Amino acid sequence: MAAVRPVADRAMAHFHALVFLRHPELRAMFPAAMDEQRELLFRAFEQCVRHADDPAALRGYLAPMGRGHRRYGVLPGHYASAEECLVQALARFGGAVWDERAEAACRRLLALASRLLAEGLDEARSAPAWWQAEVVAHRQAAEDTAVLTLRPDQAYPFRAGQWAAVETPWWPRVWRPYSFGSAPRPDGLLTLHVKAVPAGWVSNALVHRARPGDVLRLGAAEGGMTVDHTAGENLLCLGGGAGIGPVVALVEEVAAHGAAGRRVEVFYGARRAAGLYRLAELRQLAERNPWLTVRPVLSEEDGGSGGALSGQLPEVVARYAPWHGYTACLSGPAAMVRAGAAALRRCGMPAGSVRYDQPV
Ligand SMILES: NC(=O)C1=CN([C@@H]2O[C@H](COP(=O)(O)OP(=O)(O)OC[C@H]3O[C@@H](n4cnc5c(N)ncnc54)[C@H](O)[C@@H]3O)[C@@H](O)[C@H]2O)C=CC1
Repeated sequence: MAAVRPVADRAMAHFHALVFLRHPELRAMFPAAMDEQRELLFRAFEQCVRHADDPAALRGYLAPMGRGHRRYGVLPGHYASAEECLVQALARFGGAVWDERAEAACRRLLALASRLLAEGLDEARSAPAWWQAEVVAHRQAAEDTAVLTLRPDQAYPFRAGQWAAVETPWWPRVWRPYSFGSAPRPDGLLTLHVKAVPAGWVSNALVHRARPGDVLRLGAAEGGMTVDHTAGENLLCLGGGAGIGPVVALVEEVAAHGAAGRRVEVFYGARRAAGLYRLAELRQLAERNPWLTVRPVLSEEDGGSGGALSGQLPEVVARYAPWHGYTACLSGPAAMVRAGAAALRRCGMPAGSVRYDQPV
């Protein structure tokens, strides 16, 4: 891997060139701009190498990826074609370390990876490859943040805390993950809370361009940050910025299902007070549900009269430790989730009690 890393972009470009030369029909599955695809592919290959001796971890990584390939129209046979092209691209850019042994090990790993991807693809066979979802409402909720209400064209199964890949009509075949901002509703409508990130094609289109009547595509719901209603464990939720969406969804689901003696503690972080745009909603939920406590946390502004705590979300949550008997759900910027998970581990929380999804 170390030999290829410095030339990874060229190696992956060579791989795509080989695939499209031999199978021109596959080009239509990919977006116009391929730079991100090259990075994603190499990162996936690195993960496979890292887990080469751990088939369970490899499966845990590749099966969801295979399920996700369904929305691109991938067929099981495509993996074998890709395998051969990847070996050839690595051989060309592997330098002096590429020899017969390296090639044999690489072929073994890729054959296993193909099998696990194909298993994931097969698991998703009975679900639609994607859903069409019409935007029925679009509202500006905070600076650069919009709430989109969507009506899927057929029943869309999901749980609070999950997310889905979304494609807009303006950027074909560019899919981005968004968490659902509410628990499943009786009317079947879905809500996404989207923050436009700098240079984010899809997020900017969803916030600034989408209007009622536009039709998006949704992949199947994914992610394991869901409530286990049979376990009755207490929940500690950390929601940072736009990451508060799945936390509100989880609270709504507990309220609808019944708390059954569990406590739910929400720490809602934003840089400034104006960013806490779902605080009123959460406080109303807390007024109606005595098992829920909501604590706003500001990192770049004094909490002052609004009653917010000051500091970075992870360090504030650590101040309230111990968290014995709690399962933590973390959602927000990747750096916050990483720091939050590390802080909770330092507080003595077992790794298995700390849940988060950082969709790739
Ligand atoms: N399931 C998930 O994990 C979801 C993640 N997101 C992600 O959440 C992010 C939200 O972005 P913004 O609203 O702009 O958030 P932001 O950058 O304004 O930060 C929100 C909160 O996270 C804290 N934070 C940021 N960086 C931190 C760090 N390095 N260490 C500790 N705390 C940190 C901030 O202090 C603030 O409290 C997006 O990147 C989005 O992709 C959004 C929805 C769901």
